[in-house]
Amino acid sequence: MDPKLGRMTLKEWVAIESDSVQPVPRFRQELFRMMAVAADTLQRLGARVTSVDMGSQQLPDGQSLPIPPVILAELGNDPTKGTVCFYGHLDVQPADQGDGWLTDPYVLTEVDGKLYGRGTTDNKGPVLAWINAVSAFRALEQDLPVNIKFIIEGMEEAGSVALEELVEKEKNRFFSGVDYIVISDNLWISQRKPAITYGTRGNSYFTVEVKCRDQDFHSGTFGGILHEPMADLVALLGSLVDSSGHILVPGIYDEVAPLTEEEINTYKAIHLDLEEYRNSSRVEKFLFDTKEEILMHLWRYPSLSIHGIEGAFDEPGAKTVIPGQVIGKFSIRLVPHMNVSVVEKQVTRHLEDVFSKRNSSNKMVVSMTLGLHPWIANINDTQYLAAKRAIRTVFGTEPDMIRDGSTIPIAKMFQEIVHKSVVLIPLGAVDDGEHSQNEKINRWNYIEGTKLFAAFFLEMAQLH
Ligand SMILES: NCCCC(=O)N[C@@H](Cc1c[nH]cn1)C(=O)O
Ligand SMILES: [Zn+2]
Ligand SMILES: [Zn+2]
Repeated sequence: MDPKLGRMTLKEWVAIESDSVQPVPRFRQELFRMMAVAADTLQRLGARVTSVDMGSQQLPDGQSLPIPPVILAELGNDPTKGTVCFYGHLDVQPADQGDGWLTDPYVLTEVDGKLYGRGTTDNKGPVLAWINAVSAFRALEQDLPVNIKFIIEGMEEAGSVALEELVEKEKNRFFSGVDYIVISDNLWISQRKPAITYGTRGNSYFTVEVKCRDQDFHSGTFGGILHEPMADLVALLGSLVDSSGHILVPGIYDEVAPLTEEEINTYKAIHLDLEEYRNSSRVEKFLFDTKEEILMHLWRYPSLSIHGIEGAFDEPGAKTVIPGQVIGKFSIRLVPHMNVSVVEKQVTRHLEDVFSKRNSSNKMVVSMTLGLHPWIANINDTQYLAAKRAIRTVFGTEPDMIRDGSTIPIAKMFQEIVHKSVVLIPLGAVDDGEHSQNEKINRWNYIEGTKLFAAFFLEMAQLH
């Protein structure tokens, strides 16, 4: 660690096991350590840092665990300069070498210019790239071209617990002087071509419980005379989507934004090598054959995914029970202009219809457990122009203007609550494997990304 600037290396950050998904005291301690280390790094850079106490999290089993603090940091307070606020997170997805990692996930390991380790791309690497860009100005003893604020959390992978309340609370304080918000928590669509992201899908997550009784049955003793909960559930889940990926819930496509010629042209302009994409995804065949169809079905059409069944037998072996109650889990990625509560009603009505036709004596309960809105930005906002210019300077190319099929709830929260322009500037390559085994960031992406952020500050100063 550089004692003067307090600059931490990615290796030191990756070594902290800041897993927010597994609710156990050891990982919570690691999360607190992670946030303390980051706060210290920012303080040493000269930032005014507040670590906001976020209270505790109630778990379904009655346990409660402390939530790691959110860092609010400020560098510079010059009213003649624009203020850019960067959001990032320092918690990570679970990682266990036994799950198929080729190296220890918490030991940063370089192989062929690739830096492997949990959190390298999601999201410790990009957060450090921002901090390093700021420290480059410090090292050169140059004034920062813009005022910079950081909001860094430690519970993103667990659903950004309590963050919305904090954003509401800080709306007229921490966020009052902010002009632009930048997030670097997604990936390019290519291995080498940088991108700017201007939209994400939302997500509505459902559970459907089918219950006969609260105990399992012997299938020799009861098989043949029961309405089996699993049979009901499989029929319900099977009624949701057809083999071409078309969602079968009546009305679900009604509010999807109409497709224009201009929009189709934006997909045509994107460089995507479908073969490379398919091979790096290790998929034999996608549902669609053209680049435009693939992009549209990832970004501008809803999709329905079935995730799992709680209560079902899922171990090796030939257990012969009939589960007494099962819970199916599925989600629908939402796109402009779909509405979360309308989708909730449509899905509930559809499942009730299908269930009633089965004349089952079981009880069915449908719940929407998560309702996250889609987000789309105006790509003519100043910071989109600044990001494009910075990409030209550092990479010598035009960026891909992309959307993201997944959900970054904070983007919509910032847009709705803080009413400021939000841009996503990803650093990582398409094959970084966020959330997966062998997550990595390329050394090249990490270093050029740091330069990109420094160039972005300079462009923002010119354009503001
Ligand atoms: N490339 C960005 C990834 C961010 C991410 O994985 N977000 C989650 C958020 C979410 C949605 N529903 C529940 N959590 C995602 O699955 O999209
Ligand atoms: Zn992330
Ligand atoms: Zn993540």
